[in-house]
Formats: sequence, C-alpha cells, structure tokens
Amino acid sequence: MRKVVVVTGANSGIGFALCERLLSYDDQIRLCLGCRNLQRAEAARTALLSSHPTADVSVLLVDVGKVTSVVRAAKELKERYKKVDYLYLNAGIMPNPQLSFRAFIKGLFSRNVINMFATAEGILTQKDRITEDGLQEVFETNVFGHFMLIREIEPLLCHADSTSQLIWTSSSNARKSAFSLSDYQHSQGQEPYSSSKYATDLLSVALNKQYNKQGLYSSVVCPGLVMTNLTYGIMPSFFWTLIMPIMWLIRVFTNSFTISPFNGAEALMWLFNQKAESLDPLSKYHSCTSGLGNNYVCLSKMDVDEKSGDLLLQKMLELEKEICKKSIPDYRNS
Ligand SMILES: NC(=O)C1=CN([C@@H]2O[C@H](COP(=O)(O)OP(=O)(O)OC[C@H]3O[C@@H](n4cnc5c(N)ncnc54)[C@H](OP(=O)(O)O)[C@@H]3O)[C@@H](O)[C@H]2O)C=CC1
Ligand SMILES: CC(C)=CCC[C@@H](C)[C@H]1CC[C@H]2C3=C(CC[C@]12C)[C@@]1(C)CCC(=O)[C@@H](C)[C@@H]1CC3
Repeated sequence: MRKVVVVTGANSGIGFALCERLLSYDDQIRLCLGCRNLQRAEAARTALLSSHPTADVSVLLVDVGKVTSVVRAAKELKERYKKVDYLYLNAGIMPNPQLSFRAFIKGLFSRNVINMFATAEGILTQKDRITEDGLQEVFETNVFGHFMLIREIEPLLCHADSTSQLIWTSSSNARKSAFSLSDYQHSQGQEPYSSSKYATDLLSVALNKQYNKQGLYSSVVCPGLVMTNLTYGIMPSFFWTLIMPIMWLIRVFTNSFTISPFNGAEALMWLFNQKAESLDPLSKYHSCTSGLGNNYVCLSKMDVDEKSGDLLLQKMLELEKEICKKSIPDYRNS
C-alpha cells in the first residue's frame, strides 16, 4: 500500500524541503500539501512535480489558525483517504519578533553563549494577537489547530493492524519557564513562541499515552536554526547573507546551526524511516549539522513531566468542546 503523508506548512521553508526529500527518497508516497494559501500551495506543487513528474502530490487547503478551516480540511481528508500514515504538524509562526540587542551582547560575553545561540534563551520576545476564534494566534496556529486536526481525523490515524506517526516541528526554544498551565495560551507573557513549542512537547507526551494502544505515535523535532521566512522575520535576509561566514564558524561550536531547510529537515526525514514503536516519547529529535557540513540526528531528553502533559491534554479537550460549540453551530452533526 502506498503511504499517505500529510505535511502542514508545506509550501515553504522546512516543510517544503521535507516534501522534496520525501519524494527523492520514495516517489511512491501519496503526498498531501497542507497550506493556507492556494497560490503558494500550487506553486509548491508545481515545483515538486517538476523534479518528480510521476509523483502523487495533492493540495489540501487548511488554515490551522482557523477552527472552521481545520474542520473542513479534516472532512476533505476523510473523503480522500482511508488512512494517513504520517502527519507532519509543521506549520508555525513567530509574529512580530523582537531581539534584545542588550541581552544578546551580554550573552556573547557570558558562559551561556553556546546555549544562547542554540536556544535564543532570554534574547527574543514576540507580540501576539487574538484570532477570530478568540484564541491567542501563536497558540492556535502552532498547537491548537494541529491538535484539532488530529482529533478530527482520528479514524484515519488509529488502526488496529498498522501504525501511524505524528511528527511535530517543535524547537529548542521551547522552555518550561515560558509556559504555564494556568495561562497555556500565553496571553500574559511575551514569549508566546517558546510557550507554544513547550506546549507542543507536553502534548506529544500526553498523546502518546492516550493513543499508542491504538497504533498512533507522536514525536517532536527541532530542526535547528534554519534560514526561512520565519528567521527572515527576525532579521532581513541580507543580514543573514552578510553574517553567513560567522554562522559557519559558530557551527563548529554548536551543531544546531543547520542553516539550510534541507539540513533542517534531517530529523523529520529520519523519523519517516523509524519503526514508530521504537521511538522515545520523552525525547526530542534534533536535526544537527557538523562544522564540516555533515547532517545527523541526535536526541535530548525533554524537560517535561507526564502529569502536566495529561493536564494540558484535558484543557485542550475542554477548549475544543467550547470553541467548536461557538464557531461551528451544528458541530458533530456536520
Ligand atoms: N526556521 C527555524 O530556524 C526554525 C523553525 N522551526 C519551526 O519550523 C516550522 C516551519 O517553519 P519554517 O519553515 O522555519 O518557516 P516558514 O515561514 O518558511 O514556514 C512556515 C509554514 O507554515 C505555514 N503557516 C503559517 N501559518 C499557517 C496557518 N495558519 N495555516 C497553515 N499554514 C500556516 C506557512 O504558510 P504561508 O507561506 O502561507 O505563510 C509556511 O508554509 C515552524 O513550526 C517553526 O516554528 C523550529 C525551529 C527553528
Ligand atoms: C548568528 C549571529 C551572529 C547573530 C544572530 C543573532 C540572533 C538573531 C539569533 C541567535 C540565535 C538564533 C535562534 C533563533 C532565531 C535567531 C537567533 C535569535 C531561533 C529562535 C529561531 C526559531 C527557533 O525555533 C529556534 C530553534 C532558534 C534558536 C536560535
């Protein structure tokens, strides 16, 4: 049976590079590009088909920042496929990022310098906003919309006789101290991105507990620092081009400067080839690039506890009920 692979945020950056790599590895997969903009999605599909003309590549319009769009997309997926083998939960945003130059300079001369380059701890904040569903945008896009998608296509993901994998693009910027169960959407603080990625890590742990017995496995990945539209929102692309020699130099000291989307997709690609049951639910899988430019995958234990994961899952289920009642009037009958 040909494997069905769905990738959200597939039209650019890491998601697009992953699609390229998946097709180069196995052009028999049925690849579905989950994107919010039809033009950008079609452009990505055309580019993929130009290098893999016989591949099965389709587009699924989905805005993970809008509950109605997620529900509609899930319905479409259920009409198209009997099973989804791999669901890459990759779409993500970091709106209005602000770099603290003072903290950056201070960090440069501290013992924490390598950690600062790998995680951006203490130097980056963002400004969030409320969506039309009444949720924090970063939380809804990076976490909740994806969670809803999983819930809505549960029958395609849970099969008694074979496994499916959820693969989240998380980040080494995920930090416990940026997250709070009492404000899990991060409406109060200034690090919604870090909070959303920590919520992703917690949720993945809880989803494994909930779904492993039904054949569904969840993992989280950090692609490292990659040059994409997301990082061009922090600093313009000419800045990154100018400091590229410095980036290559930093790579000698930290393996997290993967830089290219191709390298960043390493761990996402590696997970595609693993037996789902053999994966560690408490580890994060990192794409790494050595000083000489070689790619590999390494694991780190996540700073998570199962109880917090369960509590977050419970809160997400309550929120799902509440939001669906509000945004989709005849929800569950539709
Ligand atoms: N770049 C980096 O250094 C790192 C990135 N990451 C994570 O990698 C993932 C991919 O980001 P990256 O490739 O870097 O950045 P890009 O901005 O290139 O890609 C993000 C993708 O997500 C899509 N997207 C954003 N919002 C929505 C939405 N509401 N509904 C559907 N799709 C949406 C974008 O679509 P559109 O083109 O329409 O905006 C785009 O295709 C993100 O989750 C990010 O947090 C993690 C660690 C490091
Ligand atoms: C490299 C030099 C000399 C300057 C760049 C300084 C910062 C702009 C840069 C340092 C560490 C970077 C970083 C990220 C963004 C850009 C930095 C803050 C991320 C937060 C991007 C998104 C992620 O998810 C993280 C894994 C990145 C961590 C490192």
